[in-house]
Amino acid sequence: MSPVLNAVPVSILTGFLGAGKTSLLNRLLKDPDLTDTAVIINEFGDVSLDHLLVEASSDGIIELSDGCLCCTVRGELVDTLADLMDRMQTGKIRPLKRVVIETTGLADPAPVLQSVMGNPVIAQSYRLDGVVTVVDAVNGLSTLNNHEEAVKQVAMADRLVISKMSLATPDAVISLKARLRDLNPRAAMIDADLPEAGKAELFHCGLYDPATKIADVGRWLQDEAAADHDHCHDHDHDHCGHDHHDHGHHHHDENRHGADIRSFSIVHDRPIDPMALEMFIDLLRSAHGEKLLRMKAIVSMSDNPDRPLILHGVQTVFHTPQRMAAWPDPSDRRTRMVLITKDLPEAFVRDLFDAFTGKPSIDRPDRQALEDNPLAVPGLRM
Ligand SMILES: Nc1nc2c(ncn2[C@@H]2O[C@H](COP(=O)(O)OP(=O)(O)OP(=O)(O)O)[C@@H](O)[C@H]2O)c(=O)[nH]1
Repeated sequence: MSPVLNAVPVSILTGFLGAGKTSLLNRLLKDPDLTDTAVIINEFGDVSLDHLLVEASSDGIIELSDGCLCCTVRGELVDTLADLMDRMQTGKIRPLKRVVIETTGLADPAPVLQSVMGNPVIAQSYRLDGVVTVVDAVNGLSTLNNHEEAVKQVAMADRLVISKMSLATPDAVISLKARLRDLNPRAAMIDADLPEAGKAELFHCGLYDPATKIADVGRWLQDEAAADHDHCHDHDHDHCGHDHHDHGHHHHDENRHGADIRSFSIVHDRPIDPMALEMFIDLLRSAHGEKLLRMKAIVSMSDNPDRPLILHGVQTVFHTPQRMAAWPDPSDRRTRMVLITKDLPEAFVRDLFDAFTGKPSIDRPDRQALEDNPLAVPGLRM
């Protein structure tokens, strides 16, 4: 039998920052047809929260180190796939029915696809069974206008899952769908609220075929293949891409994303007063929402330190915070906040946070002064 027929199907789940990838994955992983699925996740940030938020038994979740799947940790992805295959073949793990790779929201999917389809070792054991892209109905259009990665995520998709429809106006949804159709005339569009979006069939796309996409897709993939090939020659690796231990550690160690895009985290030891958190978020959102591409946090709250709060911000949209029943890892009850910003200095955000959480500083306005700021809008109730 041809190796491709035996190959383990790989699904790529992508979508811009905060579009709803993890939410969708959590629903999908409840489908019994997705047992024996390995999920590979990674985050663009030095403090990782996603592994706490994916609701699956931890043995099926493989977390790649800090970085972005399309650049800095692409080699690690290839090594992980090779290692999984090795463990299946030596009977250390049960045979996998599928591997799902959830990309970072900033990921350009072309190099990720190239890692699966273009690496001879990986392509022997795995077959790319589709790209599912989540698009946020509220921010989707402006994101497509501002971020080339989002355009590629949509154009390369086999399925487009549109999330947050209930938060968007009908006109916004119509405009978004028209833009999606231009970028990808053949991908099925599925409303994330519908039950079928959470069923294993979403991933049954068939062998990935760039010929069914707009012409740019083939070109992007060829560019990636050429870059890999050039790199092999530059470094005179006889077997570049043919050796389990050699492949992947290519030119992708630089970060592809602009220097204006920064990721940083805030870690805080003491429980936070709900009012202080609310003011901090309101001020950040109202004054700098467009620059705040993503915020994700687990927060220790002074009103109930045993039940942390989960916060999700996506540009100017802050989703209703959720209280967890308990700390996912009781040995670490610190507040951890991950932010991805564009043109927003880290020092500014840190100072603002410190001001609201009571850390003294002589060259910074205190909380009272900030609370009086007319830009602060009332809104979130923690
Ligand atoms: N109302 C609504 N909220 C959604 C939907 N999908 C996701 N969300 C919310 O959007 C926020 C971000 O969702 P995630 O699933 O973490 O998004 P993500 O794409 O995994 O985020 P990153 O991995 O950081 O890029 C969370 O607060 C979700 O509850 C949806 O279809 N409707």
